[in-house]
Order: sequence, then C-alpha cells, then structure tokens
Amino acid sequence: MSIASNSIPGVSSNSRQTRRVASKTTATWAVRFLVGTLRGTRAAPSSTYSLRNYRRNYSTLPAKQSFAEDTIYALSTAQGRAGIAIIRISGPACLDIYRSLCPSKAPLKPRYATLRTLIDSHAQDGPNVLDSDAIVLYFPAPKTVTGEDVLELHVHGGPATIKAVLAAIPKCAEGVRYAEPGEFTRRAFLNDRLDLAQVESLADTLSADTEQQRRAAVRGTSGALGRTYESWRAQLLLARGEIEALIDFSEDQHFDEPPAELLRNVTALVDGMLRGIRHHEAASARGELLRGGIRIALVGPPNVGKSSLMNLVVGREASIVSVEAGTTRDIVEVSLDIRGYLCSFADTAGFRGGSSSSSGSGAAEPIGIVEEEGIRRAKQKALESDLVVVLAAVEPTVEGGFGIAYDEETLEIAAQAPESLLVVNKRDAVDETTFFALLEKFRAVVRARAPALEKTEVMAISCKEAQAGSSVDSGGVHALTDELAGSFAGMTSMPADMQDLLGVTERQRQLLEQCRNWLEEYRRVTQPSDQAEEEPDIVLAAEYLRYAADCLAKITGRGESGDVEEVLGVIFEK
Ligand SMILES: Nc1nc2c(ncn2[C@@H]2O[C@H](COP(=O)(O)OP(=O)(O)OP(=O)(O)O)[C@@H](O)[C@H]2O)c(=O)[nH]1
Repeated sequence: MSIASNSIPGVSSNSRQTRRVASKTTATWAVRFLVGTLRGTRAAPSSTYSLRNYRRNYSTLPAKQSFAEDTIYALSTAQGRAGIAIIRISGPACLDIYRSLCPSKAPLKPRYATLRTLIDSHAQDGPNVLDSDAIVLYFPAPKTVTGEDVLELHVHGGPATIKAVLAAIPKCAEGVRYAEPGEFTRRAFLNDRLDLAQVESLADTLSADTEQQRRAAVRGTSGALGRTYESWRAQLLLARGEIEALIDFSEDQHFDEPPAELLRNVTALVDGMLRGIRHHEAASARGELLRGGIRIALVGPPNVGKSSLMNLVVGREASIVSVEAGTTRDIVEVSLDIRGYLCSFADTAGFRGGSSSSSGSGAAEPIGIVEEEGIRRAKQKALESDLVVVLAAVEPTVEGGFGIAYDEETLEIAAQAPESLLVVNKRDAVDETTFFALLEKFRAVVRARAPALEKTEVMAISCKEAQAGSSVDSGGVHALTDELAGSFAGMTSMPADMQDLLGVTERQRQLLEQCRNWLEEYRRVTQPSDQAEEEPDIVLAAEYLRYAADCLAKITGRGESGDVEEVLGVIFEK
C-alpha cells in the first residue's frame, strides 16, 4: 500500500491554524502535561480534557443502536429427523410467546430447564397440543446470547412436531417473525455481545470441515483478539489526544519544537505496537493455511507416477494413469483432508525442459503447443503453492541400465518454495542394493543442482506396491502422508502463548497491514532524515495515529468505522 506523504485531505504542516481547537481546558491540561513531563512524574491523563475526549473518541462501546421491535425465531438445530430439535426465540415478545404456548403454567425461572406441554391456543379447531414433553428455557436480557430476552424450546425432533411448533409461534404475539440468516448473531453484535472479530470466527467455526480449521476458528471466538485491538486503538487515540493538546498549547505559547519526551513516549508505544502487528500478520498467514487449506503441487517429469501418487493420496481415481508419457496435460486439483488439515492437492503436467536421469541420459522428444501450455500452468501452480512435492522415479536408461529420472527445473522450483518434499517412485523396479546406489547418485545431483534442498530428506515409494497392497508399509505412501502431515504441523505451529493469533483472519490481516503502514508513516514524519534537516511533523503524526486507530476500529467493528454493515453483509452471506 502506498501512502503519499503530506496527503491527508485538509491537513498539512501549514494548516495548523485551521486545525486548532484551542480551548482553555486543553491548554490547562497541556500545561499540566508539560510540567509533569518535565518533572518526569506525569500521571495518567485524568484531566477533564482527557476523560471527556476519551469518552467521546475512544470509548470501546458504540452508542446503543435501536433495533426493530421484532421478535425473531428459528430452528437452531439442523433440518431433518432427530431426537430433539431446538427452536430459539429472541426479542421482546419471548414471555408473551411462552404464556401463549403454556397458558395455565407458572412463570419460568430464568436459566432453569422446565418441562412443559406446548399448546397452540390459536388453532382454528380449538387448543391443539403441539408437544407434551418439551423443555423450555428462558434467558432474560441483557446477559444472553443476543443481548435480548431469549426463549429456547427443546421439542421432539420429528419434522411434523417442528413444523407445528414453528407455525404456532408467530400467532402468539405481535411482531414475531422467522429470523433472517445470521440475524441472531447480528443482534448479538449490535448489542455488544460479540465483536466483529468474534462474529467472523463464529462464521469460520460453522463452516469448518476439518479438525485444524475448527481449531483455528475457535481461537478467534474468545474475544481475546478483539480486546487486544481495542486496547491498541484506545492507546493510539490517547497518544493522538496528547499530541493534539500539545499542538494547541505550543501554538498558544509559540513553541517551535515539540517536546522530545512526548514524542519518545509515543514512539515507544508505536514501536511496540508495530512489533505486535508483525506477529499478528505472521500468525494470520499460518491461520489462513488452516482455514483456506494448504496448496500442494506435485511436480516432476512425465511418467514418473504423479497421477498414481495423487490417486493414492486422495483415495480415488482423480487423475488418469497411463503408460503414455504426458497423459496429464492440465492441472487436476482435489481438495481433501490429510490428518485434519484441509489441503488442495494438484497433479500437474510433466515437466520436460530440464528432464534428465541421474545416470546421465536425458529425454529429448519435441514438445507440442498443448504440452507446453500444460507445463507453463504446472510451473505457475508450483510457484503459487505452499508445499511442492518433487517426484522422480526409477526408469530404464537407453544404455540398458537404470537411473533416476528427474527434472532439474522442478528441483529449482522446490528450492524456492516455502516447503518442499523430494520423493523417488518405482523403488520396486530394481533390487534394494541398486535402488540405494541410485538414491545416493540422486542425492548428489540434488546437492549439486539445488543446494538449498541438501538437507531435505529423499523419500522412497512405490505406487505399484501401494496399489497392490503387496508391501507392509503400503509402498511408503503412508510414511509420505505422515511426512506431509509433519510439514503441515511445522507450517502452521504457533507457540502455546500465541495460539489465539491463529484466529486472525485475512480481512483482519489486511487491516493490520494498513494500520502498520500508517504507524510507519508516523515513524517517518517524527524521525525525518538528518540530511533533510526537517523538524518532526507532529500535526501529520497525530493524523497518522488516528488513521491507524481507524484501521483497528474496522477490525472489531467498534468505533466509527462506516463499513461495518458491509462487512456484516459479507459474513452473513456465508
Ligand atoms: N513399476 C512401477 N510403475 C509405476 C509406479 N507408479 C506408477 N507406475 C506406472 O508408471 C506409468 C505412469 O504413471 P502415471 O501415474 O500416469 O505418471 P505421471 O507422472 O502422472 O505421467 P504424466 O501424466 O505423463 O505426467 C503408469 O504405467 C503407471 O502404472 C510404481 O511405483 N512402479
């Protein structure tokens, strides 16, 4: 993101006069501030100025919004036949609904499960028993999931019972309607029961298919991330308030230079925050691997068994296997769960440009246009992947012996990839002694051609043995899957005390990046280069702090960020 310097609309070093919000209170506070600073005993800014402005600008809670008076209800458990179904109701008419469904019964004790017979009192042909053994729970506002009165009906889970209870509810009171998708969560957000980061994590939790996706999503639901960003935001706004008060004061008093200690304190705060943001950004990349899936590209020369391996790993015939070299012309991509990690596994066209054999013979058939395009796509795919599996294989050589067929370019790509594995297939084609001798030669080739892969273990497999089940170790394919899972764990691991950071979503990461950019701008204008002989520009510095704080506000949906509705729309679409 590029941020032009001095580009804030209406704000520049020369516009201090127009930016003044001079007030006696401000000046009084600034005097106290300066005196405190000079004595080195400055207390927390508890002056009238600070508190009033803190409440106005920095409060973590937005003004309460007014909602529609509607009471909403929905089936909270899945559609279909089950032992129990839960219908959740939220809004002001909860108790009216209870009184209508259980007309002669005593009031409910809040948060206690109570056995009740549910009756449709408004049925055309007289009161109709809906369920004689329902459990009813009442949660009074505001400490409920939505922040409103909530009523839960646990009824028998037959489709007819569910249908009858759902049909009876809107007849019980005015303004009762079926909930829109995500409306309970939306109300929870608007009533401050969840922040935006928690809402996003909830969406991720509900859409998690694999164990690791679930683990990443659950990290964000605690609210710990939201609290961190709110605290950073409050600190930035407070720092900005201090700088602005000082601007007003120094203008009144005709000071030319900002006091060094104030800038030092704020800069220390900014530096600490920059370090924290970088940690969060790095963790987000790891969390994104868990949520979005790890992209694996399988590359190698034609006919080494890429499609065979892919089919073994995914457990079905996803890719065509043939003796004909160059069968796979395009990328065949399959999503699968490998030991709890969501992965997308891509079989690619065989590379041919740099194909050779560790015994010295090379492939030299001409490449057609379609194959060339397939190879181009394969390269692209490998470059975009998180993990590259380079496949080589034992092949007969033209001289009548055996060598390991590999492609040099795939080794180079793997050397640049974030993570890579080297695998030699068709170990069944030669006896063990010959195989280990070939493997040694191949290791020497790897050391020479791709020194970065020197420490990467070379795994030996036989897709043929794995398919036939003729080998106790499944042709080494299970060990390869273990190795893949080990790599995934390494790519996504976080220290125990930083596990919550895995909950940082891509949207949040982008906002953190913007926040970091503004903080770096702050550093730039407060530490101008010596050659330029510039003064620190504290007017710009204060504005940059505000912009940084705005980015944090957008993460939690608090403050005055205007795009909360837009973000909620995107989240609830899911
Ligand atoms: N002996 C032996 N043959 C194998 C093994 N794995 C695969 N093959 C055979 O090698 C040939 C090529 O296999 P594929 O899986 O199509 O190879 P590929 O790398 O996808 O080939 P392209 O699509 O041409 O890039 C087929 O005849 C397979 O049966 C193995 O472990 N041992």
